Amino acid sequence: MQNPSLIQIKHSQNRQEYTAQVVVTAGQMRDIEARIFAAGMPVAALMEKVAGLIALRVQQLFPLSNNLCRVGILVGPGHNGGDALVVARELHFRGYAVWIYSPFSKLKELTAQHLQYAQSLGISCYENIEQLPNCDFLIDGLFGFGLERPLTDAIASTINQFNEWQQPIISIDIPSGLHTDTGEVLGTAIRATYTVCLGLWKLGLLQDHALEYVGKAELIDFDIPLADIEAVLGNTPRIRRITRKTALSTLPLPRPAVTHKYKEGHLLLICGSRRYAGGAILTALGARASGVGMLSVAVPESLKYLLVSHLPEALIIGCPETETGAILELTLPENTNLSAFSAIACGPGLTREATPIVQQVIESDRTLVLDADGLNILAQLYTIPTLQKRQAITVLTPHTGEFHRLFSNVSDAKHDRITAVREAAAQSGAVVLLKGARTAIANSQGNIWINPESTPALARGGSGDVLTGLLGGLLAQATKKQIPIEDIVATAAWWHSQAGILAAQERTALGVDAHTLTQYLMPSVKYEV
Ligand SMILES: NC(=O)C1=CN([C@@H]2O[C@H](COP(=O)(O)OP(=O)(O)OC[C@H]3O[C@@H](n4cnc5c(N)ncnc54)[C@H](OP(=O)(O)O)[C@@H]3O)[C@@H](O)[C@H]2O)[C@@H](O)CC1
Ligand SMILES: Nc1ncnc2c1ncn2[C@@H]1O[C@H](COP(=O)(O)OP(=O)(O)O)[C@@H](O)[C@H]1O
Ligand SMILES: [K+]
Repeated sequence: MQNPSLIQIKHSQNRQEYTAQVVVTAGQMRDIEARIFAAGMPVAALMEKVAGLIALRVQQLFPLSNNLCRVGILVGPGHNGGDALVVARELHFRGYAVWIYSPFSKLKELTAQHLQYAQSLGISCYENIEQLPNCDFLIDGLFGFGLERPLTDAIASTINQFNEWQQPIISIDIPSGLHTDTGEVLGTAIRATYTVCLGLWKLGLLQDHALEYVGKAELIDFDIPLADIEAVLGNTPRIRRITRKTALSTLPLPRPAVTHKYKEGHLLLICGSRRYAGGAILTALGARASGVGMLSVAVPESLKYLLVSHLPEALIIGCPETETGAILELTLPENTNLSAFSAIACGPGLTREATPIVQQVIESDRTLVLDADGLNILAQLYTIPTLQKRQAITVLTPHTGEFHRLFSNVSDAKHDRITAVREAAAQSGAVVLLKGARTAIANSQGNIWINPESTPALARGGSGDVLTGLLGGLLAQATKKQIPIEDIVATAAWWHSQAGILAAQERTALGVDAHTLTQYLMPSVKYEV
């Protein structure tokens, strides 16, 4: 029989991994919460449990022993405010000097009770921000996932004042003022130093425009029964965060002992022009780091020896070129057609002169990654009708500008990137990777991965080319495996970011040029697998 404690450990590890992946909207969280309450959990007991965990975490982040003992607690009218009041009470009993700022006259019943009890303990409570003394840090319990209307008037200007103060702020669940799903600022919002997200990750915390408000985000698990999560989200949640574990699980490792280079994937890259020679090198170096068995790179003839000098192991195909140095015609080695490759990645540095080449690869029956000029040309050819003719898998990797050119009729990605990428994938049938600080990937069935960790060090010319090569190489190695394509795309996005993070740690955010990035791809996973 298995040792019960081992089963427990396994269970808790699985739970941790599961909750690290799941992402919910406010509506889903409300439905999950309703099931817990309907099953008999008293609302007050859940608040007590959750806020107790928040109070413990606050004590770790701001220990009394560091003389960080003066805390201001910002209390809103709903249960986010109730959580904050329980934290206030706990910190008061632990020896912190606590001041409550509670500007609302109408509070939910449970919140009002906690306020009354806190006052009965002698904790000072103020309605005006000016009365609040200078604190070491603040806890923001103004609004959580119940906020739907924009903040205006007095509360909006108070939040602006808090933001001007220098104290660190811990936001409970979500920085007050952010929309729980879109991450948009509803009037104004708290700029948090830390956000302690409760129970399950809220979608808004993973939207690009929320990042400057969220600070360092972490999840506080309060034992929501998995059955309740699954009842609301289904067996496989539609929106998930990429984790180290999910990413590493799709890597083509271990490599079988008996294999040969063509069994480990043959990627064809089509990239570069006389004007953009570097893009071809970076794409190929990204592909090299994927471990792909064979790498062929089609470039204009005049770039051939430049590529050979950087990638002696690759087969460089020099193609006839236009007067301005773009690929004129794809000349594959004798007896080879596009179907000979496991996958094709096309676009970086091509220029728009290469339209016939892009048309040719779209017509092929191979898994195809389109990036950069490959995407601009696709947009000119009309994205949806052109892709509808494809039988094979297509992966598009636009940044926001390319995305708008490709999908001018879908929702605005600036407003809600997740909805936009989901619509784009549904309309086009492609797997779409929308680049950004929090890159999002969708397939046509509405499954979404979000890359939750990255670095602005990657906001630099050429880093997208590296991703294209890496992704192409991983796809080429996965053709015979039963891994969903979007999972491999997610792995590429995660790996690319992890390399950026490692490089930035060692070299600062200024030291991560795209060539350096390619050299950090291997070290960023080598101790993991
Ligand atoms: N789910 C869980 O499992 C758990 C949830 N928990 C906690 O509950 C939180 C959700 O609580 P919640 O539903 O009470 O909503 P919350 O975010 O506090 O605010 C809504 C209040 O704001 C008001 N209001 C709205 N807009 C406004 C405006 N512009 N200006 C002024 N007022 C405005 C609105 O008033 P009304 O719309 O009625 O006028 C309402 O009173 C959640 O984030 C977490 O912290 C934990 O305790 C336990 C586990
Ligand atoms: N602020 C940021 N934080 C994290 N990653 C970023 C940020 N800005 C850009 N990136 C990443 O850098 C890459 C840039 O790609 P792209 O815009 O195509 O650049 P290029 O065409 O110059 O190669 C993408 O993978 C994107 O997700
Ligand atoms: K909050």
